[in-house]
Amino acid sequence: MKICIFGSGAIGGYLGVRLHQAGADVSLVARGAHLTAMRENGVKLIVGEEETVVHPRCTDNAAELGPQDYVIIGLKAHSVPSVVDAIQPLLGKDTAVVTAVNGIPYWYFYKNGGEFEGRVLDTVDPGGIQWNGLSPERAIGCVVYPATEVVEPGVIQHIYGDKFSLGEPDGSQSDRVKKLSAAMEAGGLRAPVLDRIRDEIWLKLWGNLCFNPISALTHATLDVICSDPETRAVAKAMMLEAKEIGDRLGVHFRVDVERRINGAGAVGAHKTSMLQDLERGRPMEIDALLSVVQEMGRMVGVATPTIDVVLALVRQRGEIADCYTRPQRASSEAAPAVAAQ
Ligand SMILES: NC(=O)C1=CN([C@@H]2O[C@H](COP(=O)(O)OP(=O)(O)OC[C@H]3O[C@@H](n4cnc5c(N)ncnc54)[C@H](OP(=O)(O)O)[C@@H]3O)[C@@H](O)[C@H]2O)C=CC1
Ligand SMILES: CC(C)(CO)C(=O)C(=O)O
Repeated sequence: MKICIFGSGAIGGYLGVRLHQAGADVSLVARGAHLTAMRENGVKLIVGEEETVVHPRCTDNAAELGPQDYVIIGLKAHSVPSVVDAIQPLLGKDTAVVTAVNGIPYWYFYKNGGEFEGRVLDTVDPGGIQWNGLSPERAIGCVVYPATEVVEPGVIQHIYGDKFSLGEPDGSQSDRVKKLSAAMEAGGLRAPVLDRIRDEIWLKLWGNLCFNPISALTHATLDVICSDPETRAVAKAMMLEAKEIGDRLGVHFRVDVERRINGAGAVGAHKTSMLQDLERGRPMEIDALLSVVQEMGRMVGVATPTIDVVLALVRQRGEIADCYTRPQRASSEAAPAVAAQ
């Protein structure tokens, strides 16, 4: 089984080590000092006291790898459009593209049915670059639960979790998704194949939507955001707006808001990825986690006053820190009327 992980940082590198250990023919696409270190010394994964070093193929040139059975995208959401051309040599007739990326993926409205079938989301896929270049037919959804970090070039520290939920956009138990799940499980991961992957995407997004920007604005860790009654109330208001949007799109939320917030608080004194990105001067994943929910709210006619306020603030925070560039708004589209809602 040939698997290329395009974007082999914290999550992609962790997946790469586990799939390599399972015997898959794994290639990692990376860049910079991290690539150099992985090429020279292998990829080191630290899990608790245990250190593993493996030596998969590592490159910054996907063209030298040829068509794959699976391309797993392990990039931050905002980086994906810029690599669509570079991914092309990896795509054969039957290559599946697995989106191991937080937030709403480009293929969301493929085989979802309903009035928005085939809709491209401007905030995550401006101009339909991913929809057209990767194509929704190839897509397998993936919800990433573990937390990992590149602690030095070539070295990935596992923090918690081992589950990567998988699912076809049409909910089928296809051979390709079952084979990928089996390979991941052979590597010691949990990889359930779900028939309603969008429900799981929303459950993860529910937390990222509010905790990530609140943490970027306040610099608080998850335990603090969830236990302070005022920030907890902001998070809850955002989540209830998102739930109404999800409900209208046919999403089933299997836990209630309080339980979801308590679950995040129990993670403890953890900095969200958006806060970590801000502190390190790296691009922030604002559009795939927040802007897209605002966009979907407008599609289904649900007002998002709290999301609008937090999005406006975190966008400005990101811009001032040089960690965010907002998507171009069509000149015909009015600015969000936050105060009027
Ligand atoms: N890390 C975590 O604990 C979790 C992450 N996620 C999600 O998983 C996704 C991946 O996150 P994460 O692994 O943390 O991100 P990382 O930044 O650690 O990994 C992405 C990697 O892709 C590399 N990259 C970017 N552009 C290119 C390119 N054009 N060519 C080659 N390599 C490239 C980056 O290099 P460079 O550093 O030079 O930009 C980086 O090494 C995100 O959506 C994130 O939200 C979800 C749950 C937990
Ligand atoms: C920590 C957590 C769970 C916050 O929602 C996360 O997924 C992130 O930091 O991106």
